[in-house]
Amino acid sequence: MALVSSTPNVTSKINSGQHGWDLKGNTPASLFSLNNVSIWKSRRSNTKQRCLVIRAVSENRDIDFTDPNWIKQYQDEFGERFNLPHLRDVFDMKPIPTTFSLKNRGPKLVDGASMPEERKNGYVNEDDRALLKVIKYSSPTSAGAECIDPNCSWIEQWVHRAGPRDKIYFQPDSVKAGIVTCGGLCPGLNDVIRQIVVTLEIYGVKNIVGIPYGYRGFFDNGLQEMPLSREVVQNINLAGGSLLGVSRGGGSTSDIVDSIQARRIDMIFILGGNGTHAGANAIHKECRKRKLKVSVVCVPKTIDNDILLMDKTFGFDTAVEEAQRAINSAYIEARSAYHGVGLVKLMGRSSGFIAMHASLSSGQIDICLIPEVSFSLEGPYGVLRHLEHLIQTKGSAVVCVAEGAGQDLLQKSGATDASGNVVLGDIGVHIQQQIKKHFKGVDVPVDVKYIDPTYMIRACRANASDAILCTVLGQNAVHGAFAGYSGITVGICNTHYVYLPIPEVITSPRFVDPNSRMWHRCLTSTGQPDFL
Ligand SMILES: Nc1ncnc2c1ncn2[C@@H]1O[C@H](COP(=O)(O)OP(=O)(O)OP(=O)(O)O)[C@@H](O)[C@H]1O
Ligand SMILES: O=P(O)(O)OC[C@H]1O[C@](O)(CO)[C@@H](O)[C@@H]1O
Ligand SMILES: [Mg+2]
Repeated sequence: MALVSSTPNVTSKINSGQHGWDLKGNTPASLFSLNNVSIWKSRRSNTKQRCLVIRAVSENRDIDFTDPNWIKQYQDEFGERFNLPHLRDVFDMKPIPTTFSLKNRGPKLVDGASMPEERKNGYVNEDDRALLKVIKYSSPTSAGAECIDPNCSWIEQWVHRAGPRDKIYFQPDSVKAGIVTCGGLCPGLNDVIRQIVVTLEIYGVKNIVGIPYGYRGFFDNGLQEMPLSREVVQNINLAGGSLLGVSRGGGSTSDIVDSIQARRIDMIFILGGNGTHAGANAIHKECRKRKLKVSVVCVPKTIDNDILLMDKTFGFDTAVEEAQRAINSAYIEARSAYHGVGLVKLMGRSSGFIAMHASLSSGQIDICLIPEVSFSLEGPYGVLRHLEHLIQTKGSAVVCVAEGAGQDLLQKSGATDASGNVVLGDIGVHIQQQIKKHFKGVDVPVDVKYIDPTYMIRACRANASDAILCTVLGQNAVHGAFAGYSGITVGICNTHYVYLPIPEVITSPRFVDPNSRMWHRCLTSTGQPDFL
């Protein structure tokens, strides 16, 4: 009995570089292709709709849930998908004992000396795994349920545990390691750079360089690589931004790999979001094609928190914290004005995590609008009518809108940025204008204060919790490279640190699930109705 056999196939646009994920489909359901796995998932449903998520194992083969072995087969295929690409797959390589000492407070080991016995425990075994999902849903109607079969059977999905291995695949003193930061800024970039450098040095790497201004640094001959050491990076975490600089757009994979080859780089650490990861995977594949022993390891960087499977990405916490200042100001302005409306627009191109968490955190928001949940401004159930009600009953209101929300209400310019990301219309300005127009129309005075903190929430140093996350991710990136993996990224899943194959985390951006407990909690906090 096949369950999801008739679902049509729509190919994800992640690899096109256009980033044009179809958030605006009029139907409540959309389908992505996830390698050999199809996910049918409702993302545009409002809170009244139940959103059922069903997974089928193959585009070409449906799961026969009457087969007593289907769970085993599913798990085997899952294991295959999450298997980490390794240099061993293409090269005949023998590992050597690690040079990464777990207790290196004493004097450094002299060349040729073997590691004392007491320093050999505490490494992560190659076969260690962490569970990707930890909730057993009893029904597809449970909040946030992700079910594989109609009974929502419990199926263990294991991913690789991150950390230092006791065997390594590179001789540290002959390694040249490169670090590059791509895409937009994010709090914590310098913390990650610092940890990568420090950890590489502990392994014994002496040749570490920074590639300036993202992928551009590989092909723009006017840009020089930057030598890095513990001394150079010692205090860089005290400031925001990226020591190396960032950029969007440009460059062919072939040119970038030419540059990696010419520079004799053995390990490249690539910090960036979805687009950067797509580029890194292409670099990894090109290195394999050319038989280059290069380890390509990513660290996901996005304040938007829109990378699949991860609890959170570094910089997100800090961005949410910074957003509190804007929300608090909007609240104070709104409360102090006669019929005041505070309006805050926060980043979040495709996903509303920053707006949702900032709203939850502040407790001052009456209306939170995110890209994943459609809304009308006009009409009896529209945002404007609800604002009227808030002004009448409370005397003021505060609205938080994610930049990617309500794009269907705006004219599309068709423009894209250097990386191919769609340039969004300004929903904040639009809502501000519509509020003024609406209240003028009903002859009610209103005082709208619009705050757009944009870059202020990301151009700052990481807060304490992000700094810790950056530290662990940076260290794990280095452990992953020395362990011989390539084409991987690091992350945190269910509070455990893991390695994941790049394609599995970039099939689409991660979205706020309108049927998740978190979105429902946000609605409980704001008290807003459905705006449809
Ligand atoms: N599909 C792709 N294949 C190869 N390279 C890509 C692809 N998409 C983007 N890139 C490259 O990756 C770099 C960063 O991409 P982008 O500007 O989209 O930022 P990002 O990594 O998604 O981070 P952010 O979260 O800030 O948007 C750019 O230099 C871009 O050219
Ligand atoms: O103006 P820039 O540097 O292109 O960055 C803006 C984008 O960066 C992001 O924060 C992603 O990092 C988006 O939310 C936002 O649209
Ligand atoms: Mg992007």
